[in-house]
This record gives sequence, C-alpha cells and structure tokens, in this order.
Amino acid sequence: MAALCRLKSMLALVTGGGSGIGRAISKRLSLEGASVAVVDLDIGSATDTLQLLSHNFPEQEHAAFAADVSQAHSVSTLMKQMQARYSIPPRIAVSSAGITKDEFLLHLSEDSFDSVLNVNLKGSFLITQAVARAIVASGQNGGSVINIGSIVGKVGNLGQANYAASKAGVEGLTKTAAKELARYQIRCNTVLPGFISTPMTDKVPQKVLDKFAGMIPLGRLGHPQDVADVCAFLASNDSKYITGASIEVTGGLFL
Ligand SMILES: CCCCCCCCCCCCC[C@@H](O)CC(=O)SCCNC(=O)CCNC(=O)[C@H](O)C(C)(C)COP(=O)(O)OP(=O)(O)OC[C@H]1O[C@@H](n2cnc3c(N)ncnc32)[C@H](O)[C@@H]1OP(=O)(O)O
Ligand SMILES: NC(=O)c1ccc[n+]([C@@H]2O[C@H](COP(=O)([O-])OP(=O)(O)OC[C@H]3O[C@@H](n4cnc5c(N)ncnc54)[C@H](O)[C@@H]3O)[C@@H](O)[C@H]2O)c1
Repeated sequence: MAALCRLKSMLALVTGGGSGIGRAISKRLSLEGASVAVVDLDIGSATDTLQLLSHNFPEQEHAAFAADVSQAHSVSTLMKQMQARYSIPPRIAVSSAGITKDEFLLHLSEDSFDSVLNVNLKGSFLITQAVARAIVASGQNGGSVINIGSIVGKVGNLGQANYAASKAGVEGLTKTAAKELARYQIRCNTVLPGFISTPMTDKVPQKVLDKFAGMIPLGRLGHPQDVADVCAFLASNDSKYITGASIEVTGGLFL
C-alpha cells in the first residue's frame, strides 16, 4: 500500500483527543504525516494519546494541550500556547470534544441542558472561530474544519433532548461557517457518527442496546477508526471540492 502522506507538513488540532473517536482521529492524521496537537480537558489522557501517534516523517511534532473548549478564555490560551509551540496555524481543526447528560425531557435540568450545549455546540463554535481567525491572520488561505456531530442531531433520541439539540446546532454552525469561510478556502464539514463503541456509549443501558440490536444494516457497532478514516479524507485534498457537507458514518443506522 502506498505510504499514507496526504497530510505531510500539516498541523492538526484535535479536541477530545484523549479518548474514543478523538484519539482515533489523532492517530489517523499522524499516520498521514500531520503534526497533531492533542487537546483535551484531561491532559493525562491527551498525553497518553501522544504515545500512540506515528512519526513517519522527521518534521512531525506532536504535543498535548489542556483546554476546556466550552470556555472562551481557555480556547484563547490554547491558541497562544499552540502559536508559541508551532509558530504556524493549524490547517486542520477537528472538534471531537463532547459530553452527554442524558435524561427524559420532563426531568431534564437546566444545568444538564446548558453544560451539554456549552461543550458540544459552543465548544465547536469557539474552536472553529479561533482556528479560522488564525488562518486568516496568517495571510495564507486554506484549511479544513471537521466538526463531529451525531446522527442523533438529525433524528433525535429518547433521553437526549440536550445532546440532540447540541448536535443539530453543530450542523447549522458548520454549514454557516462553510458559507462564510469559503472565501478563505477554508472548508467546513460535519461528520455524523452512529453508534460507535467508546467510553461515551459504554453508559447506554443494556436494555436500550437490546432494543436496537439488529437495527444496523451493516451488522456491527461502529469503531472509532471508522470515523477517523472519514476525517482523514475530509482533512486531505481528496475532499478539496467538499464543504458544508454532513457525512453519516452509521453503518446505515436510522437510514
Ligand atoms: C445496538 C446498536 C445500536 C444501539 C443504539 C442505542 C442508542 C440510540 C442511538 C444512538 C446513536 C448515537 C449516539 C451517539 O451520539 C453517542 C451517544 O449519545 S451515546 C448515549 C445515547 N443515549 C441514549 O440512547 C439514552 C439512553 N437512555 C438512558 O440513558 C436512560 O434511559 C435515561 C434517559 C437516563 C432515563 O433513565 P431511566 O432510568 O429514567 O429510564 P430507563 O432507562 O428505565 O428507560 C425507560 C424506558 O425507556 C426506554 N429508553 C430509554 N432510552 C431509550 C432510547 N434511547 N431509545 C429507546 N428506548 C429508550 C428504556 O428502554 C425503558 O423502556 P422499558 O420501559 O420498556 O424498559
Ligand atoms: N461514540 C458515539 O457513538 C458517538 C456517536 C456520535 C457522535 N459522537 C461524538 O463524537 C465525539 C467523541 O465522542 P467519543 O465517543 O469519543 O467520547 P469520549 O467520551 O470517548 O471522548 C470525549 C472526549 O472529550 C473530552 N472532553 C469533554 N469535555 C471537554 C471539554 N469541555 N473540553 C475539552 N475536552 C473535553 C473528554 O475528556 C474525552 O476525552 C463527541 O462529540 C460525541 O458527541 C460520538
């Protein structure tokens, strides 16, 4: 197989890189030659991810950063730290940081609503804005923003009014960013994973899983790698004419 080097000399920022899908994306982008800034609330898990990244090219430099994507000041500090470390802006920005606080609507608290929207939607906004600003300020056009939504943002899900709202918002945010940032050749796309086996889905009650068993046409739960492969495509020039798209990575769940 030809050496994977579609992202050689590119700097990628991946939030939520300490676990699950974000960790798989970090690994996949490094395999294709990118230097990866692994960003997570949990610096320990982000540092653990560093140990898993590829170093196939001498210029690859990976680093871990602690940041809370829901807080503007934290994202601002992150960007300053990245500027000091790399002196170039990230050309690939993946927002994978996300949380759930599941509860039926009738019992859902304001705090559970706010915290999920702040991390999942506002976090994607803050990262998209910060990276776009850095690219525009560099005077050199070009970049790929990849925001991780969810099929739940499209179809809804029992117990996830907050989460579904946040993920539907991520799509609207990303489509608008695609329209506004095209003039800078910054492409913005949303990935909609289905049920992917990660610590996030480990919390789903077994009786719920049992209800959905057999509902996935491709016959298996998704792996984080399944999402990472699509993100590598969206990060690369192989998707150079794609922006504003929402790509479902679901195995056909909820077709
Ligand atoms: C096996 C292959 C696919 C499995 C798919 C199952 C999930 C649906 C698709 C999600 C895909 C993408 C998700 C992705 O974005 C990442 C995540 O968000 S992972 C978290 C997903 N969260 C949920 O699906 C919510 C699960 N439900 C709960 O956590 C609890 O039910 C809760 C909402 C906290 C309420 O708990 P409580 O103890 O008050 O009630 P019960 O758990 O006893 O539930 C009462 C009855 O409602 C049924 N129920 C609950 N949630 C769902 C659901 N999402 N879909 C269908 N039915 C649901 C539950 O089975 C009980 O039914 P019964 O009265 O018959 O026992
Ligand atoms: N697993 C699935 O089935 C599935 C499906 C659809 C969408 N998604 C989305 O994919 C993304 C990754 O999910 P996952 O399954 O890998 O979850 P995960 O829980 O394994 O990883 C989420 C990561 O985000 C980090 N994080 C949480 N809040 C943060 C914050 N405020 N600032 C910075 N980092 C923060 C966590 O520390 C963790 O490392 C999430 O946005 C999730 O909503 C997951």
